[in-house]
Amino acid sequence: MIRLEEVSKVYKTSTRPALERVNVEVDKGEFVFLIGPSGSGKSTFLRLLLREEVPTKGRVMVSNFDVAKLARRRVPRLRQTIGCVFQDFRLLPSKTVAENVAFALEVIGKPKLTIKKVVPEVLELVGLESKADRLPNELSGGEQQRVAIARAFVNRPLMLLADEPTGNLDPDTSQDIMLLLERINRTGTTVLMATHDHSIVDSMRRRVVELQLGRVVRDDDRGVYGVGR
Ligand SMILES: Nc1ncnc2c1ncn2[C@@H]1O[C@H](COP(=O)(O)OP(=O)(O)OP(=O)(O)O)[C@@H](O)[C@H]1O
Repeated sequence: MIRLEEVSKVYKTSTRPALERVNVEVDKGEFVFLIGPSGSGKSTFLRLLLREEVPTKGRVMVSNFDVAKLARRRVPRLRQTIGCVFQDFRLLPSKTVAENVAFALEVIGKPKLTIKKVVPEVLELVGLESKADRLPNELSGGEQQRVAIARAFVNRPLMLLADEPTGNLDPDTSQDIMLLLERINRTGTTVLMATHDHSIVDSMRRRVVELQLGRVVRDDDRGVYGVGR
């Protein structure tokens, strides 16, 4: 599903590599935490999968795409297989909950009838069917993140990338969001989540890939945030 082979990334304006000789393989249906201190390369890792950056060396494979070699016109096809969720939700403020989710399908040209059918289904999945007509600023942070997850998932992507999705949420709301991500994972969707949240990583006991200064320093099957805790 995801394979990084000897991947290094050096940004033009930077002296040290953001990623250095990274080898990671993630199978279909896995749930993986990507952890490490600020600046260790987590976001760079995710950006390489989306072809927002290309590696300086090495190869990035996402499903059957050799990401760095992909022709520019095929990049949208790659991105349609990947749903993204961010710390700051990134909803469109003037669109309702349902319109935010529908928009993700409109931009890829899905028929109106399909959109009408699947938007309520995915809003039900995230528990927001009663708030379909609200605007984002009428929702709590946790609800806004649910909308963002619904939007990321509505096209049934092969994988979900989440960059600090609980970073702006309190612990209880964060747990709810994790339950939702687990539910999405159980549908067969691969989930890769970058996080600093110790308690979430420790409570879930999923695979943990740890980066430090751009290198993979740990890859545990059922890991915790800190080693030996
Ligand atoms: N566009 C860029 N240009 C130059 N250097 C960059 C760029 N993006 C990231 N870097 C550098 O690459 C390194 C890794 O950054 P990255 O954002 O991937 O880390 P991170 O682990 O996601 O950090 P955080 O947890 O703070 O988001 C850092 O040294 C950062 O300064």
